[in-house]
Order: sequence, then C-alpha cells, then structure tokens
Amino acid sequence: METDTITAISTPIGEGAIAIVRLSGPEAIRIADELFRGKDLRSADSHTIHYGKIIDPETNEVAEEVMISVMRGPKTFTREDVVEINCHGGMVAVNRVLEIILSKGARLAEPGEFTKRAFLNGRIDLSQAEAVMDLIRAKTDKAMSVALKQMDGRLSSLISRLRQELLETVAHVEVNIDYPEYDDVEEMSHEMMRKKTKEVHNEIEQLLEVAKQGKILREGLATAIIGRPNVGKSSLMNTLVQENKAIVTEVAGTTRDIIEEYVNVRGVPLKLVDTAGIRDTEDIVEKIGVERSRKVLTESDLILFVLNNNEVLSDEDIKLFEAVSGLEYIVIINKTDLPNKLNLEKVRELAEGNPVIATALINEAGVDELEAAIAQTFFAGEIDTGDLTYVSNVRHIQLLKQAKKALEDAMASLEMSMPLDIIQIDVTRTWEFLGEIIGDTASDSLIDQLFSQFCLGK
Ligand SMILES: Nc1nc2c(c(=O)[nH]1)N(C=O)[C@@H](CNc1ccc(C(=O)N[C@@H](CCC(=O)O)C(=O)O)cc1)CN2
Ligand SMILES: Nc1nc2c(ncn2[C@@H]2O[C@H](COP(=O)(O)OP(=O)(O)OP(=O)(O)O)[C@@H](O)[C@H]2O)c(=O)[nH]1
Ligand SMILES: [Mg+2]
Repeated sequence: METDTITAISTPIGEGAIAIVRLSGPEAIRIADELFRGKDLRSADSHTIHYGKIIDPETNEVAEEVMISVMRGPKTFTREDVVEINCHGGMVAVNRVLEIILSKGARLAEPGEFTKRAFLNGRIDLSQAEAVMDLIRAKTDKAMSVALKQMDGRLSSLISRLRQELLETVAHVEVNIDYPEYDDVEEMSHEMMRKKTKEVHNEIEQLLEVAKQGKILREGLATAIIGRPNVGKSSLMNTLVQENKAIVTEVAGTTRDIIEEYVNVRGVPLKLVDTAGIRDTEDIVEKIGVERSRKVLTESDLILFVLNNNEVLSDEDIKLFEAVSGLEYIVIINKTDLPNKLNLEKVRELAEGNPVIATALINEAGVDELEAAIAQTFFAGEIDTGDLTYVSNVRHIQLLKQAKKALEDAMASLEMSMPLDIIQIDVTRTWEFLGEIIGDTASDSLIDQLFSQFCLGK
C-alpha cells in the first residue's frame, strides 16, 4: 500500500478563473497547514473550507490568496486525507503553490494516481475507475450517461453476480460429490453445471451484443452515404452536418482527404463518411465487383442509400440494392420536389422492410423524418441507456469474449460427459477472466498501464 502524500494541479493547464491543487495522503493536512496563514487546518472539521493565504517559506511573502478544503479519510475521493487548494487561475501563482507543497514533502502525482488510490483503497473497482476516464472523454450526452452508470458500479455488480453464480455452482457440485445423497450424483452435477454455464453464457452474449451499441456511443456510428452520381449525396452530408453542427466534434488523426464528419443525430453520434472511395457507384459495383463493394459497405454500421425521385430506377440502383442486402440501411428518395419518375412500389419491395424516407434536400424537407429513422434504426425501442448495461471498453469486451470462449469449452466438455474436475478448470478460467474486468484478478502492470492513460491530477 502506498502511503506517501501526492499532489497535482487538478484543473486544466492555462489561464482560468480558479485552479485547484489537490493533495492526498497522510501528510496532506499537515503540509497544507504549514504553508497556510488562516485557521488551524489540523483541528478543522472534515469537509470544511477555509479562507486564507499561502505563504512562500523562502521569502515569507504571500504567494496566493486561496480557499482550502479539508476532507478527512476515509470518506473522500481517495479514502485518504484530501486537501484541495482553490487558487486564482494564474499559472505562475498556481505553479508556485505546487512548488511550495512539493518542498514540504509531497510527491508529484502520476497521471491518474488519485483515482488509482481510490481503486487500491477499495472505494471503486477497475471498471469504475476506467469509467471515470470515459466520462472525461465523453463527447455526447449518451456516452456520458453510459460512463456515469458504469462509474456507479452497474457493470461491476453484473460481473460480480455472474462470478458469484459460477463460484457457487462449483462449490455446490463439490459438496455433492464429497457428500453424495443420491446414487446419480455425477449426473445431477452435470445437469446443474449445464444449466448454469448456459445461463451465464447467455448473459455474456447479451452484454457483447449490446457492446456493439456501446462502441457506437464512443466512436460514432460509421455511416456511409452511397448512391449514383448526382442524386444528392453531398447535399445530404451537408444538411446533416449543418443541422447538427453545434455538436460536431473534431477528432485527432482524422484523415483529411477522406471526408469524415462527426455529427450527433438525436443522441446517436454518427461518423459520416462521404463516399469519396465509392463516390462513383458505377465504378465500385462494376469495376471491383459486387463482392468487393459489399466488403466496403459491411465495414459501415449504417448505410444511407440515396435515390433520385426524378429518374427511373436504373440497373446500377438495382446493383446497389443487392450490395446492401442484409445490411443496416435507410433508403432516401431525394428530389421529391421534382416530378416522380421513380417506381416507388418497386423501391419499397427492394428495400426488404428497411426504412424508406422521402426528402427534398434542396429545401430541407424530410430531414426530421430521416433523423428519426436514423435514431430508430440503432436504438430500436431502446434509446434509453437506462435499460441496458453497455460495455464500451475494448479491454472489457476482450475479456468478455475470452470468458465466453472458456465457458464454451466447459459446455463442450459437458456435452461429452467429461469428469467434473476437468469442467471446473474452464469454469474457473471464466471466473478469472470476469475478475480481470473489475480488477480482482488483474496484474499490477496492467493496473499501472491503465491509470497512466489518465489526465494528470485526476
Ligand atoms: N473539488 C472537487 N470536485 C470534484 C472532485 C474532486 O475530487 N474535487 N471529483 C473527483 O474526481 C469528482 C467528485 N467525485 C467524488 C467521488 C467521491 C468522493 C467521496 O468523498 N466519497 C466518499 C464519501 C462519500 C459521502 O460523503 O457520502 C466515499 O465514497 O467514501 C468525492 C468526490 C468531481 N468533482
Ligand atoms: N431539385 C432538387 N435538386 C437537388 C436536391 N438535392 C440535391 N439537388 C441538386 O442535385 C445536384 C447534385 O447534388 P449533390 O449533392 O452534389 O449530389 P451527389 O450525389 O453528391 O453527386 P456526385 O458527388 O456528383 O455523385 C445539385 O445541383 C443539387 O443542388 C433536391 O432535393 N431537389
Ligand atoms: Mg457529391
């Protein structure tokens, strides 16, 4: 257990109205008291705030005018004694305060170290700590609400329950075997294992299913706009971007030659991809063939397939319908301000039950309906994140997949009526993989690596 006192500036670097320097550890209150001119902080009640000045020990002059919060462990963020010094926002003064604190015996915190202490001291588990970071990085309301729920321990309690069930089953089976009440104890134990592994397997599968939506919440729904030349693809892109431009986010590393825009349509973050690569749909379908073009399309989570109301359905349109068949797509019949030449009956038939939306992008007609359809497609009836446990962390998804695989090994052994101790090995592995998600069976190096990705001062 680390017992030194750590400190860091916990607010963004730069000019601001107020900057907070945070301390955590056994010496936090002593250090703060030594450099503070004001009330005696050592005798201050927990969770109180005090006005005063920070005195520079070298010059004996006032370095800052501050408000200091005193919070005594264990009812604090880290479960240790915590002191927060609220400074005026100037960088020079804040850095000076930090230097003085360091000179009094505190150590500069590593990135994420406050949160790491909350984890090491058992206030939160690993998935909750990771959620703290997700919360900071959240770009949309929905991503934020997912992170908040995870921080609250929603995923943790589900994982803990699954682990507990596995453990109880293993224990139960062991007791059965050690103290058999019936002759068919082996068969009964197999049956019990079969039932439980199947139940847990189903729950993990469901988590992974929902994880797909979690990924979308974080990275945006990869959305490709396709259609023959001149149908209005660029108009569609521009309309969606304009309507939602207040929430468009800039993502580092986005290649500029591919036109990608992040927009937020009714809480669904879209990564709109202008089909620069598949701009000329005749090319994509004819030159590289339907199979190849399908591959491009399958990498999208959603396809916006634009048709021209003012033209008859062409062979290329039919080929595009074949290419998107079985994928998640919305058909957009654009240019409805112009006379109808498109066979709408035929379009509906080809669309296989996917939404068909009429628009006249030139005067922004039909955009509301389109946005509703986009939201509907991915959150069909489940738009409320309150109903589901979203796993959105790649590490968690990886571990869930490994746990699922281990369970499948156990289930296969059960099918072959293998001895129970063999089956228990796979069930125990499942239990360990799940434990790694919440940090119960996670290695020190993994923990170090995870926290190092945090912001300094968090
Ligand atoms: N000034 C300030 N604001 C902040 C934080 C902080 O550390 N300082 N936080 C930091 O990121 C967040 C708040 N998170 C916190 C989470 C738990 C506890 C805490 O003291 N928990 C105790 C006691 C709870 C209680 O009194 O009921 C506990 O769980 O035992 C404090 C802050 C956001 N705002
Ligand atoms: N009348 C009418 N014209 C439209 C509508 N939407 C787009 N247009 C026009 O159609 C033309 C082509 O629109 P774009 O958005 O550039 O079409 P595109 O599919 O991106 O075309 P390419 O990039 O060449 O494949 C432009 O002149 C638009 O102004 C509409 O709803 N009604
Ligand atoms: Mg275009």
